[in-house]
Amino acid sequence: MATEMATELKQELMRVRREARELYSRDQVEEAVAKVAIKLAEDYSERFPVFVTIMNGGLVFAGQLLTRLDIPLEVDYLHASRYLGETSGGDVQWIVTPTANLEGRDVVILDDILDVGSTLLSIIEACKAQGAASVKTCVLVDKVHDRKAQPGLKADYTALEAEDLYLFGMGMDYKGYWRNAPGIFAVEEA
Ligand SMILES: O=P(O)(O)OC[C@H]1O[C@H](OP(=O)(O)OP(=O)(O)O)[C@H](O)[C@@H]1O
Ligand SMILES: Nc1nc2[nH]cnc2c(=O)[nH]1
Repeated sequence: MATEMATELKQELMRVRREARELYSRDQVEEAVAKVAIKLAEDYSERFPVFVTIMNGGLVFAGQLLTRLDIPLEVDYLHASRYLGETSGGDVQWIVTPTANLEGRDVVILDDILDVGSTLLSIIEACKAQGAASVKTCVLVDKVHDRKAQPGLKADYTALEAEDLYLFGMGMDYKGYWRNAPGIFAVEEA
């Protein structure tokens, strides 16, 4: 039974990748990330910020963005998830908290996607509770729809916008896979 399910998942994963619609190529993503990096470098050049990446999704974005920022900054991460490998979300679960002391720090949160926004709101609140001097958010992609956790919710820095479809690639997963896909892809419904 277990083998049968694994085969089904393998087939699904291959089908999803094959049928997916590419919204942004890797080159287009890199170009957009470079633009955000210019703004961040201007805003944080003399603030010695700490950039906190939300794992797992923020990993690829952070890797692309951070080396474009030639300013003195610290890097940290936290692991929070509310989708846990599923394609619809629940409550935000904290798995790993940041190790840096955020008190008095200028914090920039990096994540792959702002969808409903519950994840970012919960993390902003936690960083403020730790005494951060400022907390700003930076996302690779903002999904455009009217189901935001707060009306008009936006990240402070957004590289790209996407339509209201389930996305994967550039750090975003499909059932735990395809974070490595080279671009931003939308799942086509079977
Ligand atoms: O705006 P929201 O609706 O809250 O969704 C956005 C969050 O969902 C994804 O994380 P997920 O919980 O899937 O964990 P992951 O980072 O391990 O993929 C993504 O990385 C964001 O953190
Ligand atoms: N991979 C992925 N994670 C998400 N978390 C919230 N929305 C999405 C999405 O469209 N794709």
